[in-house]
Formats: sequence, C-alpha cells, structure tokens
Amino acid sequence: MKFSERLHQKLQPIWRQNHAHPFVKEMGEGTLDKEAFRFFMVQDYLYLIEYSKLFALGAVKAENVQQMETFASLLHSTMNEEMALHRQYAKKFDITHDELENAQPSPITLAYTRYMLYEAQNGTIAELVAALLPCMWSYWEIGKELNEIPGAAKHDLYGEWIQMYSSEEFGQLATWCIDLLDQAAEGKSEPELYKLEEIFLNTTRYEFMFWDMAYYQQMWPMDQSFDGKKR
Ligand SMILES: Cc1ncc(C[n+]2csc(CCO)c2C)c(N)n1
Repeated sequence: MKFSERLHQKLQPIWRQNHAHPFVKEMGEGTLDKEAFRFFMVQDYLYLIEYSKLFALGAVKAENVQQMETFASLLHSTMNEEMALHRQYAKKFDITHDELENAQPSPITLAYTRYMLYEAQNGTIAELVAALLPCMWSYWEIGKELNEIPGAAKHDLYGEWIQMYSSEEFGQLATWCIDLLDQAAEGKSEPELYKLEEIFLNTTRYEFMFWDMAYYQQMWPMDQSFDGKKR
C-alpha cells in the first residue's frame, strides 16, 4: 500500500469531520452566513501568503530540477490564481484593499501557518510535503464532493469557490504532491514514517480548526470585553 493511502485510510475519521463541518456543509447548501465566509476569506488570504512560502522552501529543498519547477509553478498558481479568487471575493463582499492588507491573523491562522513553516524550514523535503499536503488534498476532495450537489457550483456566492477547488487543473497539483510524498517516503524507516504521519495528522487537525475558526469568527477571546462568562 502506498504511504499516502495508509495516511488517508488511517485519518478517515478526522478527514470525514472536515467534510461534515457546518461551514463546508452550508457552503454546499448555499446557506452559509455571509459574515462567516467574509471572515474566512480575509483569514485565508493571510493563510495563503504564509502557505506560499512552503512552496518557495520546497524549491530550495527540491532534489532535482523537475521538482524545483513544479514547486515554482505551485508558488505561482497560489499567488496568482488562488489569491486572485480571494481578491475577486473581496470585491464581492466589500472588503477593501486596506482591510485585506492590514488584516491581523486569528490565533488559529497564526498557529497553523507557523506550525507548517516550522516543519518546512527545519525538516526534510518529505516533512515539508507532509505538512502542506492535507491543505491541498482535503480542499480537492471537498471541492469535488460539493460539486456533486445540484446547483452548488452555480451558487451566486459560493459557486466560484467550488468550481476552483473541484477543477481538474487543481486536482493535478494535488496529485503531484501526493506522488511526491510517496516517492519521498520510499525506503524510510518506521520511526521516520511515524514522524511524517504525525505532521500530516496535525495539519489535518488544523484544517478542521480553520473551518471552525471561520464559522464562529474567532479572534483572540481577550480582545472582546470580558463578560465574566465561562468560555
Ligand atoms: C486553510 C486552507 N486550507 C487549504 C486551502 C487550499 N489551498 C491553499 S494553497 C493550495 C495550493 C494550490 O494553490 C490550496 C489547495 C486554503 N486555501 N486554505
């Protein structure tokens, strides 16, 4: 069994929770609160700035020119296509250029991006790919699942999101990263594979927390006036 299949199978219970999150479900049904999506878009814009750096680090750690080229094109497509979608959504949701550029990361955005960057900077190429893969792979699966809901991809607000992440082009990028992880895992010892599994598990968990953060629009709790209620 390929290493990626082992991960995918083992983490199914958490993986399914991502698909079942109300943010994802309501996006598919077209009922998601606009404010939650707006919050998500701003945080995701910040997320993508940091995430793009993983591709740049991938190009640095690449083991051959072909890998280097693919990381460079992933960096290009994230900054120019995926972030273009965010800028387009920003217009739709009246998010000004200033708001986007001056936005502050929520605790989860900060924790998730810094965790990935730590692993990418300090780890092997296999560890870097293990950190970035749940992001690409889970969005592709979620995109495809939502695209099967009749009318979802045509929805006035959430349709473009579904179209982008379910696209064939996007699937090819995710597949390339899955194959790279499998190649990098070949011949590794069990303790080394366990380390990769742990990183993959953590970023899968962070994916869930990112949906949750957006759904409940969570910033630092102490920034709101303290009301004495138990949280
Ligand atoms: C929290 C969060 N997780 C995953 C993605 C999806 N994503 C981010 S970069 C990239 C690679 C191709 O551009 C993909 C698929 C996201 N946007 N936000």
